[in-house]
Amino acid sequence: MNETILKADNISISFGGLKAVDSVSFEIQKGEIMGLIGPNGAGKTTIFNLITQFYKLDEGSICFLGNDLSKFKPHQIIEKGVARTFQNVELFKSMTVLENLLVGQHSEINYNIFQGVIRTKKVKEEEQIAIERAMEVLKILEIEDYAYFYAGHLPYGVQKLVELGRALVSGPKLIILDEPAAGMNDTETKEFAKKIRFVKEKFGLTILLIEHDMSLVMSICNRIMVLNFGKKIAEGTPEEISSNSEVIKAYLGEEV
Ligand SMILES: Nc1ncnc2c1ncn2[C@@H]1O[C@H](COP(=O)(O)OP(=O)(O)OP(=O)(O)O)[C@@H](O)[C@H]1O
Repeated sequence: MNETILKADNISISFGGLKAVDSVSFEIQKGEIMGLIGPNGAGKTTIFNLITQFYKLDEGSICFLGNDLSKFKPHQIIEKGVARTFQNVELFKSMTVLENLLVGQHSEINYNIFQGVIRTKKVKEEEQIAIERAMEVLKILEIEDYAYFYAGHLPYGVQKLVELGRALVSGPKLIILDEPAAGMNDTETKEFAKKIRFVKEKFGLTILLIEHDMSLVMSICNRIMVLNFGKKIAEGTPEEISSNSEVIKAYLGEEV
């Protein structure tokens, strides 16, 4: 049975005179991989920024597992169970891979500042658990050998996986990925697709994915939503979307 995990109802936002997202509604079902596609400037990343509250809605609502997300600040969204990666990798480049994942667990570690200063036994135990959890995620992503490497020194494809790992260690229910395969070659993209499917099952995740690589979108998404000029123009299975005339028209002149 379908269970709605996120529901966006008539959401809109404008920048100056430009309606970047225009009365868009959609639902994401628990356990699915939903693709969000559309030509450049269609409003995809803006939708991510609205979900994560980097931008505030002009109109409409976004409800995640019964929570009205507009009541929360961006740093609280991760505590509610929504984690994201960014279009351009945003890691702490002068920190190690492991340290980057420990930052990702910030919301999971429960101690106050005074305990932190005197480093009680409880603090040390919680830190140890956090390290073990981070190492487990690195192992699952098959990048544990890089744990003590500086993130900024790693190949781009590996950095993308580290960013995914950082999102995973926060224990999300919904993970939103902004162009995860950008900059990857064909082989890396295929490997990445396998990993996405694997971690989805392993962690019981739901995924919302922006991606320009159509072979990746078509191979891993259960459903796809298409935006053009801020409006939703189509939604359906990969087969339905690839034969939808309005979608083909929107992409004319663009590489599909
Ligand atoms: N903070 C902002 N201020 C002004 N305009 C913005 C802002 N954020 C987004 N926009 C505009 O909103 C529109 C949608 O942008 P958005 O980044 O969501 O598109 P996109 O579909 O993610 O595109 P791409 O595939 O190129 O990343 C664009 O015209 C963009 O310039």
